[in-house]
Amino acid sequence: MSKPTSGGFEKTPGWLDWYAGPSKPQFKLPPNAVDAHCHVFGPGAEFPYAPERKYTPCDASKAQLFALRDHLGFTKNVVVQATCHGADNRAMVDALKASNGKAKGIATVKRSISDAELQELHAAGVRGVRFNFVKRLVDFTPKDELMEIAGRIAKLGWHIVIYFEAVDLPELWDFFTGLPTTVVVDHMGRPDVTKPIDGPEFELFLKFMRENTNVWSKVSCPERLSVSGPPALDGERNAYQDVVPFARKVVESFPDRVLWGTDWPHPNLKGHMPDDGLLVDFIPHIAPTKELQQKLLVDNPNRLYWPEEK
Ligand SMILES: O=C(O)c1cc(C(=O)O)oc(=O)c1
Repeated sequence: MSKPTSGGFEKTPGWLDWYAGPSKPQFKLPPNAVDAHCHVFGPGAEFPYAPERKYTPCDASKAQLFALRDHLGFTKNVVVQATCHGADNRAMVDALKASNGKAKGIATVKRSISDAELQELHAAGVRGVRFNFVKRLVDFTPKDELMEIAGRIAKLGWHIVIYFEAVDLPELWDFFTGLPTTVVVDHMGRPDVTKPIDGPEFELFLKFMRENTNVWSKVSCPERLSVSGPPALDGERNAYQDVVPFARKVVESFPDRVLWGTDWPHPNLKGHMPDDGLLVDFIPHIAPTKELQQKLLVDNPNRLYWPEEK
């Protein structure tokens, strides 16, 4: 059954709703595992979608996110501001406040944000900002504005999450390497997995991580990057085989600087919507040892987002 978009909003045509009734993963997540990339959408009636948004999703509430967390076996979430909410962080902050300390957040802010507002976000559990360079998702923000924001949030001990397409890395290289704090790349910088893993495009991404030890990567979103699948549906526990070598290379090369997240509720997927339980079963394919799994799912995200628990 189609999921609602409340508040009088109308879903983007062709929008795929998140998967209802995901399976139980076979892979047992270690204690204190973090889903380090997920979103909430609205609900639109309570937290309206931003006028400048490029898509209108179905609602995906905090309660639904927390239910998924518990079902899959995660302990915590990092809720990343979705572009459909623009720089209005209320839905994300509301989720953090309701989480009992089990969620931290990544915000989107404008240069006009006051220090007091930044402090309020910090108190709610925000620990970073997101800079988005994916043209189908956002309008361009001038780099001097982003650099000014970077300088301000670095003083709070926050980091910067960047989302971009692999082909744009050369043009963005100088800006990224000039950022004054930890930088976390969304979805491995979206490699084209039909290109060779040892070709110039992916090699540039590895060089970016090798030469800049403040750069981390989320090895997430095989469902977005995969071309030949098979999709995580119908009991398939060997999904997205074309993405495995890329993600595994990043995990094995930089075991202390990788994170994993479901990307629930999976905005803008066109072909299929994955079963999130089967998506969790993708993890041991890219982090094949207990030690790598512990770093990816527990040690790294807790070090970055819950350092106070050490
Ligand atoms: O590739 C995407 O469409 C996408 C969109 C968003 C967002 O709209 O915030 O976030 C993601 O992590 C991925």
